[in-house]
Amino acid sequence: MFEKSTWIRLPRNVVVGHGVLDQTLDAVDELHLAGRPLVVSSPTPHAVAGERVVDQFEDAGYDPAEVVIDEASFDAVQRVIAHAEDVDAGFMLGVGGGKAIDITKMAADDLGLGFVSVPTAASHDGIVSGRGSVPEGDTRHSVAAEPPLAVVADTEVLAEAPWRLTTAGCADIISNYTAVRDWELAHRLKNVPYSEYAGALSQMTAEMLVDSASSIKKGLEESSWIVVKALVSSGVAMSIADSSRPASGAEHLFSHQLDRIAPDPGLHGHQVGVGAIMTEYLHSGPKGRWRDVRDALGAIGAPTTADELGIDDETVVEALTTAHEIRDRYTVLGDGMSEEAAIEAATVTGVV
Ligand SMILES: NC(=O)C1=CN([C@@H]2O[C@H](COP(=O)(O)OP(=O)(O)OC[C@H]3O[C@@H](n4cnc5c(N)ncnc54)[C@H](OP(=O)(O)O)[C@@H]3O)[C@@H](O)[C@H]2O)C=CC1
Ligand SMILES: O=C(CO)COP(=O)(O)O
Ligand SMILES: [Zn+2]
Repeated sequence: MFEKSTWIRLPRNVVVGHGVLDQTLDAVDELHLAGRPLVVSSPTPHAVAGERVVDQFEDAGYDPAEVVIDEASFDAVQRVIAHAEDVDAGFMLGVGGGKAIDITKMAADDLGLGFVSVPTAASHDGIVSGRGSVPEGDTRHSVAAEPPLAVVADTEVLAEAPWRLTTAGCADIISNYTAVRDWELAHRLKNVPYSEYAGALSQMTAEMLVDSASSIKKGLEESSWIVVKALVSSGVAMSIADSSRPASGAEHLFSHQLDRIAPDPGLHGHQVGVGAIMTEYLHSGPKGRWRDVRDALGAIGAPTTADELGIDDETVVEALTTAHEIRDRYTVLGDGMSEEAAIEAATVTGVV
């Protein structure tokens, strides 16, 4: 008897466009959620958009509560859970970058509350995913979390955010190329479950973004539109896979390790982009497609070298040789790179 089953949890409303932040209330009303909204954000997103969202709910007689977090950590999740219980929240809105959205979806999952994602930056593909990514000591957890019931992505807000946040989002998408390669490798070598649909969607998303690279320009609101659609699509791939595998391979392990060891870590997307240049080299060799990855990143103005990331050469090599320890996820890094091989990969690709 055929006994397999699968649950794919996707948002019901994805609202993208100029000024749609002011439709957050409508997007929520349409979901028939009950009770008091809790708006979770971090400092800048709170000022940029969080207060406007709170005002909308206040004007509609909802009695909204709000909380501002400043880090992505399990402690922050616990603080938000405690606050939500104190104010007797009925549902939650995460307003911000990856940090605020991850914390909100994890707290909502714990409390069994509905969650609405309101990105203020097109900087990461966790906008739609049902995954949370949080460091703890020497490891980085990718945990199941509440996927959003709705996403409200205002391209006016996204376009006004610093441009580097948008290039970080592009790089997070471009890194899907190597993430899918790692996933396929793990499937072949370790029998890790693989979804053809999620793999194909993730790869197609990266290809479409690269094909649109010439339309992604600073000062053009249309760029935010292109990037946010790609971020949504990549998040959907993660939801189909019920794993971050379609969008997170060795290049993400490299970035998570940089977050631990670099004195001043860069943006998530920028780090995974530089990681992807080197892991593409590891997959396909000196004549392989690592130049295409580098050129695609360069075309949208994302960093392609350690210097541009603001880290020194030794840190790159240390992150490469220890990245496999971040979590139990088989990738092209295998059971770890030797220092010589890491120096070679970083040098040939021009990262150092
Ligand atoms: N769950 C998932 O599937 C995924 C999760 N992630 C996670 O997301 C995080 C990375 O996301 P990222 O957005 O780069 O990180 P942050 O949320 O830290 O945002 C980056 C910076 O941008 C600022 N910011 C956000 N919006 C605006 C705006 N409109 N104007 C000005 N500044 C703004 C933030 O301000 P402030 O400092 O005030 O917050 C912060 O300084 C990582 O923790 C990563 O692991 C990434 C991809 C997928
Ligand atoms: O950043 C992600 C996808 O872009 C997912 O994060 P993890 O590497 O923590 O699973
Ligand atoms: Zn990522």
